[in-house]
Amino acid sequence: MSQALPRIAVFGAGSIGGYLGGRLAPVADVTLIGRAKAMAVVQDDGVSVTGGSRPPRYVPASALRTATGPDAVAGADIVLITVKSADTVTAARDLAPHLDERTVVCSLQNGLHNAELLRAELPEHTVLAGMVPYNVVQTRPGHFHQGSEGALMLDDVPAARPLIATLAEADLAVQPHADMRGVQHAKLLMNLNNALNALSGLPLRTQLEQRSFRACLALCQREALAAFRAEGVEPAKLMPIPPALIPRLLRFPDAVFRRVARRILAIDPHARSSTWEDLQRGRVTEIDMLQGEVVAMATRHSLPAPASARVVELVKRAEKTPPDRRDTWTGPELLADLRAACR
Ligand SMILES: NC(=O)C1=CN([C@@H]2O[C@H](COP(=O)(O)OP(=O)(O)OC[C@H]3O[C@@H](n4cnc5c(N)ncnc54)[C@H](OP(=O)(O)O)[C@@H]3O)[C@@H](O)[C@H]2O)C=CC1
Ligand SMILES: CC(C)(CO)C(=O)C(=O)O
Repeated sequence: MSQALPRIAVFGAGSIGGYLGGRLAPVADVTLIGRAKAMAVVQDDGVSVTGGSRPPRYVPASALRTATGPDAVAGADIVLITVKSADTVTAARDLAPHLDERTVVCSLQNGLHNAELLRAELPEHTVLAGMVPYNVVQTRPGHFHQGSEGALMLDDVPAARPLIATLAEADLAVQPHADMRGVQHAKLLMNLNNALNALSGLPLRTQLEQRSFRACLALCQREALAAFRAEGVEPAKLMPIPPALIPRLLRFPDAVFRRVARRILAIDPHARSSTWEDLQRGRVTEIDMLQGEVVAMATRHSLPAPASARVVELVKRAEKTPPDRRDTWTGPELLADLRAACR
């Protein structure tokens, strides 16, 4: 007798949700929950997933369900939360009346507090913290491209095992981790580049190949590392070198950096950060949960974080400017600006 497939609902079928839903569809009963316009495209044309060192996959509309309302999570074994951080609390409140008691909820968002916010809103449920290390861009409606590598990370608890097994069956690299708080802080260090990438207007790889942009990132990371220390949080080691040494690595000359940091530069030449994608689409970004989080943490401990504060200001200004009137920054310009803020 064949076993029933796990029922997985993806709440917020944008870049990450659409990609993971598409990759999971062959091994799970997937429901994508997203905006009406996006779901109409999936109903007509299905989903295509590319990248991530795997063959491209086309998932016909008949191989997954689509929905636009939170009631579609009823009966799900697992709900993946893939809305932007600002939408987490509303999502939890909308989902609460429709979740079965046994349903496991998993945040796959960036930022430090999403799992915590979900736990506060859904006290009856097991909520897992997850982390997506790689980049996904929706290249056109219904087409999701993974532009860099890495393994998903999830809380190392028994309730995570069915999800870990399903992800692994879908050939998605996944690692349980005992310290997801440390992982989230380490991911925040990486995500401090999101805004710099968006301000540069360049693909991630081209931007990170430039020492001046990396020096901007190093400034922000140093402020974050000082704030983490004051907060008593040890960021997890997600790369071969410890997080505290990454700012030093970032400042290496370009030729040396290209040689020693191959893994950081192993990014699809067209990949961009999710903050770039937000600005491009005229949406509010997650900057308050990125550099904004560093400023808040530093302030709590009476530490300075002028570079991070300036990046927040620049991104908020960009949010208010239409894409065709928005200036992009060269690396030397941005570095001079952030250094001036630090004086
Ligand atoms: N993209 C990436 O490369 C990575 C992203 N992440 C993180 O993953 C999370 C998701 O990011 P990403 O996939 O890029 O975001 P997207 O904006 O592409 O996807 C979220 C989708 O959810 C939709 N949505 C929001 N609220 C609802 C609702 N109530 N009902 C139905 N649909 C809803 C949004 O619609 P609308 O826009 O209309 O609100 C949007 O289409 C973020 O925290 C991000 O930082 C992590 C690693 C990499
Ligand atoms: C993968 C990474 C770090 C950069 O694209 C990201 O998390 C994002 O774009 O939000």
